[in-house]
Amino acid sequence: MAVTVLIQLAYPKALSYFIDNINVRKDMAWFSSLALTMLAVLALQAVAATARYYIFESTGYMIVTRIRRQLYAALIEQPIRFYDKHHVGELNNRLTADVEILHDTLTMGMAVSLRCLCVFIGGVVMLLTISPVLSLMLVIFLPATLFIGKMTGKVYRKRASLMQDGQAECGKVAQEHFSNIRLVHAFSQQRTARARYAGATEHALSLSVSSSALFALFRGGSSFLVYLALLGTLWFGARLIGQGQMTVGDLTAFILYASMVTEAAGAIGEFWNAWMRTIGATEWIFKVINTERAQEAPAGEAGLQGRLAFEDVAFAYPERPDAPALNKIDFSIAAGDTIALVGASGAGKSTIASLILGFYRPDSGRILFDGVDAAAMPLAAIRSKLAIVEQEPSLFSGSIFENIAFAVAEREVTLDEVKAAAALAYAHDFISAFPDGYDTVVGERGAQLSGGQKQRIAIARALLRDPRILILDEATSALDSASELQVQRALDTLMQGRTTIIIAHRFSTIVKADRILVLEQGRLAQHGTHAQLVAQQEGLYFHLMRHQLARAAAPAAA
Ligand SMILES: Nc1ncnc2c1ncn2[C@@H]1O[C@H](COP(=O)(O)OP(=O)(O)OP(=O)(O)O)[C@@H](O)[C@H]1O
Repeated sequence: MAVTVLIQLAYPKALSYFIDNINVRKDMAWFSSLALTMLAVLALQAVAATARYYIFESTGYMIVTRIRRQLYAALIEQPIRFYDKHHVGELNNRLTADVEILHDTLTMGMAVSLRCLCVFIGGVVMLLTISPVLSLMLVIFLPATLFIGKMTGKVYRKRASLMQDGQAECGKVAQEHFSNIRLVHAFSQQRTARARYAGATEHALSLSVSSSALFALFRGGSSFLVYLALLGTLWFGARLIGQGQMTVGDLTAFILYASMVTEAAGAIGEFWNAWMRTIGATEWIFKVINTERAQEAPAGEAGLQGRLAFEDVAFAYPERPDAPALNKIDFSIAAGDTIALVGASGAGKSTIASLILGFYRPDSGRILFDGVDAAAMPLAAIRSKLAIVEQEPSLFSGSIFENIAFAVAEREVTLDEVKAAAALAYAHDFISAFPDGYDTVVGERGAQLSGGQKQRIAIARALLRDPRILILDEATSALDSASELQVQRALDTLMQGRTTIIIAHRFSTIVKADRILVLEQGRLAQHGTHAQLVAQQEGLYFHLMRHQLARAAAPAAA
């Protein structure tokens, strides 16, 4: 940078020397050698500029990648309640677009403004050396340009934050429709999707347009000041030449330095604005990165036996603090027992599972593992002994091996271990039948597998984890009977010797449970074995079972 700045500053002076000697020296060879020297110097400047761009650009990319990684690491560690508030599309947009803004400012903006600062200082020194009197002309205009830059910068900062929020909203709308694309098409909702996206982009656009107006005003205002300063210099300089206090070469050099200095001042002001815009746009990023996260003790060996108890647990979701999802829930399960959670939709079954998994903490009451309050245990230690098989198993777009090995985060898993788990989950045969075996790529969310296959892979994953406590969210959609049988056999293997909490929907599962908890609007309405509960003919369980049996009989009767 020093090389390019020095050459840039020397150029007007050389030109002045050149002009003032046109009439003195008539020697063409002298002019040619001077022109050649200047050419060599310009070539050197080009090389130095290339090196400068490369250094700034690549450093900018490195810094941005580091910030992006830090943001991702902070996001992935956020508690589940954070994800109740922030949409995936929004977060994706923050990770890409918001971080990218930093790159532009850090690279070109920083490089240009640093160079401009050096040119500005050097230029002012040169101006003072050529003509202190004429330099006074500029003193009036320069602070005005810098002042405009500072004032608009403040407004930019606020606007930039709003603009990024607007962009994040667009990302959220797009992602929502892309991830539900089948539903959008099935319900012919493309027009609504277009309208929603247009609405979001319209809002973002109006914010950007009003910022552009501000930017244009700043550019227009500062360029007017620059030309005014040059005009004044020319007028005053002409008078000085007339009075013999200045040569034509000096005035030429002065004007070149003056435009260099005013241009540099404008660029510094512009950079200031860009910097303010970047701070505004990235405020959210650094807030998330700097959020204090609970320091978890390493998982260690929890050595849980599998006893679990809820003591007077009450809980409301942070987004709905006035609507308790669970109220005074009290139960205990012996190690190795199976309990079924039943109740109408919205009764609180999944919420109990979420609390066991530590996604949320109870508002009051305690959850005990082997008699120890969960609040006093490291979450990672508890989770290392838990596994969940979801209703709609979540698979990643990688291979079957990766999806099963996902169960173990602490160490490398061998293919033999994965195969053993798959065999126990009755999944080995169908996996081996694929041409790529365990390397078969399953597609986004396992789209290239059948429902029963996905479930058996999820069961193999849980088996590999070897949990003491298992949470099963029973699938409501029925598989064909052959698939159903295989999944059921795999589940029976998985449940053997483990404490199991099943969010149960099927009669056959419910009756087999050691104990049944019947939930009603977040309260524990009844609990006991199937036999005990059906005996209470006024109870909710009897009513639910009657409905279930009637539903099961309906297709047969039809
Ligand atoms: N993330 C959330 N934020 C706010 N409220 C929620 C959230 N998840 C669930 N709820 C509310 O909490 C209550 C209990 O929901 P929960 O999902 O536990 O019911 P459920 O018994 O599992 O229902 P289903 O059988 O339909 O899955 C419901 O009123 C639901 O609307």
